[in-house]
This record gives sequence, structure tokens and C-alpha cells, in this order.
Amino acid sequence: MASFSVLPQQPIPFISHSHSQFWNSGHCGLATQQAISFCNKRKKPIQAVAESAAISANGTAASVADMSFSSSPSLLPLFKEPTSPQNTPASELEPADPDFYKIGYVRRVRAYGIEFREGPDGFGVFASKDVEPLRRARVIMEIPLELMLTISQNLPWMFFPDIVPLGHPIFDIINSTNAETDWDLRLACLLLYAIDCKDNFWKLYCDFLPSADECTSLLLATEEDLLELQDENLASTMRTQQNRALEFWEKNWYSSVPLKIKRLACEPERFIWAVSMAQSRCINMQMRIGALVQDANMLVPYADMLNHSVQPNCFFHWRFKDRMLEVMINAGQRIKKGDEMTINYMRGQKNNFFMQRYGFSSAVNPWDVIQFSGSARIHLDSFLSVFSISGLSEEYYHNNRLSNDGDGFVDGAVLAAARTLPTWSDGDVPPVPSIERKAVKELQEECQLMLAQYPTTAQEDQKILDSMPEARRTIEAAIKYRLHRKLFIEKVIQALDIYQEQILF
Ligand SMILES: C[S@@+](CC[C@H](N)C(=O)[O-])C[C@H]1O[C@@H](n2cnc3c(N)ncnc32)[C@H](O)[C@@H]1O
Repeated sequence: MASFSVLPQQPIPFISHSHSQFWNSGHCGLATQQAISFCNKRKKPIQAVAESAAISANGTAASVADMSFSSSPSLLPLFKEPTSPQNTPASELEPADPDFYKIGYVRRVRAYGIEFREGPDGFGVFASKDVEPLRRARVIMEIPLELMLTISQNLPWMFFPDIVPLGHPIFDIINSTNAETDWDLRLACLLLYAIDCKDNFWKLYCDFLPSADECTSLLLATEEDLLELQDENLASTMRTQQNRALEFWEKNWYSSVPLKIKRLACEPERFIWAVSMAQSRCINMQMRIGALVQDANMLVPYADMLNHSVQPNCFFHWRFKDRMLEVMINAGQRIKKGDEMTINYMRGQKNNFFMQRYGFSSAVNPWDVIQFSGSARIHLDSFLSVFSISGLSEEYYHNNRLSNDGDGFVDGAVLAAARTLPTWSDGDVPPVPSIERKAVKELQEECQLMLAQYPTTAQEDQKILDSMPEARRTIEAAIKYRLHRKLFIEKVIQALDIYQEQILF
């Protein structure tokens, strides 16, 4: 086992620190580490907050480096998320416990102009002051390598910090994993070990991680929750993943296992919780050990509290010289006090991927897909023009300058429609309206058939969600997933209606 340094994944923009100030919470001035009690310090969001959030239901679309790196501000407009309460004013969300800041501050974590609050999507990071757009990206958080839990993706396993003593049986367990596929199991073992280590930072930080009840990961879902997905493929993938984690625990936590291993996860649920933490909070980076470059999986405290958006205002950057992860605001980004700071966990992924790994979905995911089976096609350029969509397929964006989309109809779902609808294009050959209308009708009928195959409608799903404000996180996430799917299909039908109306003129 050896220590290592980390290579940035992309060029390092110049960073100015002149504007920096320490945690904005005002709690951390001359903090010294004090005795901190070990209970879960997440506060449950008060019900009033959850309810008003559900009513406002007007947030931006949801997007950490695998949680991948994202460097530039998005050109997309703000997408409305029909069922997400992300627009609940930050002032109405529960502020994080002062100890949360303190345990990091005394270990060289710094944050500038932000605060952590707890809302319906768990912890999130919010701007504590307005930020004018700058030509350069600016730092809002600095987290030193010493606080991260890191393990190399390939043999020889390298951990940083080097907390696993030679000969400890947890090393043998980690060593028994498959280098290609088991990064989450290894990281889970390291997390459990760190939480059990005397004086380790993660022992304190763990109090602020979501408990099994608060976590949306489908690894923790019951069979009943999985059925609520109304997606047998996803349910079956999750059953396989649950069994994989369970079998790993059964193999390594057998009855005569040494106590120093046993106590890390006395019950399988504890191990599965740790795997869900690894999957939903891991950041991938490259590290350098001498001349050797290795990919690494990392748990980065504080940065792992950033929620996802497809229109993120922040990105990660590795500062090589002092081995700090920086969270930076995109160059040119205007931020208002109370805005949520977000990153894009992974570009180009469909909702079923986000559900599998993180336990959330979005009705306006620009990368969602519908598989059409008929032969109907519509004219690509005309469709793009009706909705003022510019750019190449991988880069589609709503071009506000060309648009008179006053009601904000064009959102991520319409961009997804432009990618997923079967289309044709043949040089300058113009579309024939009657043929386009026929194709629209066939595509809409196929969408209606897909909707009819679900046992519930979108409206019924919304009612079910509204009627169960105290629901477990996993069942809530499952119902939202199927609702998001239906809202997406409905939006495609509406977009086709608008297309056929406007193509005639
Ligand atoms: C890296 S953590 C982010 C911090 C997290 N909110 C917490 O409370 O610790 C990822 C988890 O946050 C939640 N999350 C992140 N982005 C989200 C989004 N756009 N919509 C809903 N939930 C989201 C999901 O539960 C996901 O598994």
C-alpha cells in the first residue's frame, strides 16, 4: 500500500482566491475540535417544508464526477421539473448542524459563499450570497486529499490516506474483489473500516450521511418498492445488484469472522447501506504514483453533498500542487443568493441509469429515450426548427434568440424527443405536410399504446405521491420514476401535436 498523488482530468483554469472567505455559516471562526456526539445529525425536513415544496413543484431539471467532470456553463434554458421541489426557497430549508462545518474546518476544508441545507432531496449546497458572472471559474470549496477515502481501481490496491494497517483482514477482503467490476464493494469496505477507526474523520462525517431510511438507493428497496417502478428490467437489475451485495457480505462476514471485521457490518443491511453510499457518492479521478497513472474511486466529504443537475452551475477541479479537490462555479455563471449549487453527475445517461446508481430520475432528462418500433419518421430539420433547437445531436440546446417559446414549452424532454424520435433528412428535400401528419399520427399512436400498458396514469401516480408524504424514500423514488417516464411520453405526444400544427405554415 502506498500513498499517491492525483492528476487532473482536464486543463487547470487559473483560479483567483482574492474573493475568498471562510465558511459562511459564521460558526467556524476559531473553532477547535470539540467533543461531538455520534448521533445522526441530519434533521428530518419539517413536514411543512416538504408539503410546500410539493406544491411549488417547479424546480430545475436534475445532474458528481462519475460523478463526471463538467467544465462549461450550459446553454440550455432552465428546465422545469414537474415533480421536483427543487425551487423551494433555500431559506425555508433546514440549515445543516454547526458541527457539520466544524469537523471539516478544523481539518483544512474551506468553503466560500455557500451553505449546506437539508431539503426534500436530502442535503444540498446553496449560495449564501449573490455571485456576479466572472470570466474565470471561481472556487467555492476546497477539500484536502487527507479527508477523502480513496482506492485505486486496479492492482496493486492503493489507499489514501493509508489507513489500513498491514495484515488487517479487511485488506484480504478488498483483495478478493474483481478489479474490473467491484469498485463499489471495495469502497464500501473502506468506508466501513474508516467509520470504525478511532479518530478517523469519517467517524464524525458519517453522522451526516443519509441513514438507510433516508437514502434513495434502490439497493435498499424492498420487493414492494421495486414493483412500484413499473419497469421489470430495472427491477430485475436491482434484484441482481442487491443479491451481489448480499452474497459478498455472506461470503466475508461468516459466523467465525474476526471481531474486527464482524463489527464493521454485523448485519447485511449495514453493508448494503455502505455499498449504496459508495455508488451514489463516489467520484472518479486519475492519480499518479511516480510514473504510474491509476484511476481511483474517491469519497470526497462535503463535495458529496452537491446534488445533480443537467444544467449544473459548478464543476470539480483537482489542484495538484496541494492535493485539494476544488468545487468551482462555472465561468460566466450568475448565481443568486439561495440558488442551489449543482454538478452534472454524468452526462448522456437515461433515467434508468440514474435510478440504478443514485435513486432519482427526472421528467426533463434530455438524454431519455423511447424505443419506437414502427416505420414512421418525421423530418428532422423541420422538427428542430419548430422548437428552435440548435447544435449537433450531442449538443442540442434551445436557442432562445430564435424562439418565441413564451410559455417555456421547450425543456429537456423536448430535446430528448428531438434525439429519440425517428426522423429523416435528405439534403434540401422539403417535408410534405400530409406525409408528416401521417407519421406524427403513427408515432403518437405508438406513444399512446406505451402509456396504455402501464397499470396507472401519470395523474394517478401524482395523486399517490401526494397522498403519501411520509413514504419511504425508495418507494417515493420508484413512483416518481414511473411518473417521469409517463410525463416524458406525454410531452413527446404534445411536441408532435405542436410540430404538425406548425409545419403547415
Ligand atoms: C452525492 S449525494 C448528494 C447529497 C445528498 N442529497 C445527501 O443528502 O447526502 C447523491 C444523492 O442525492 C440525491 N440527489 C442528488 N441529485 C438529485 C436530484 N437532482 N433529484 C433528486 N435527488 C437527488 C439522491 O438521493 C442521490 O442518491
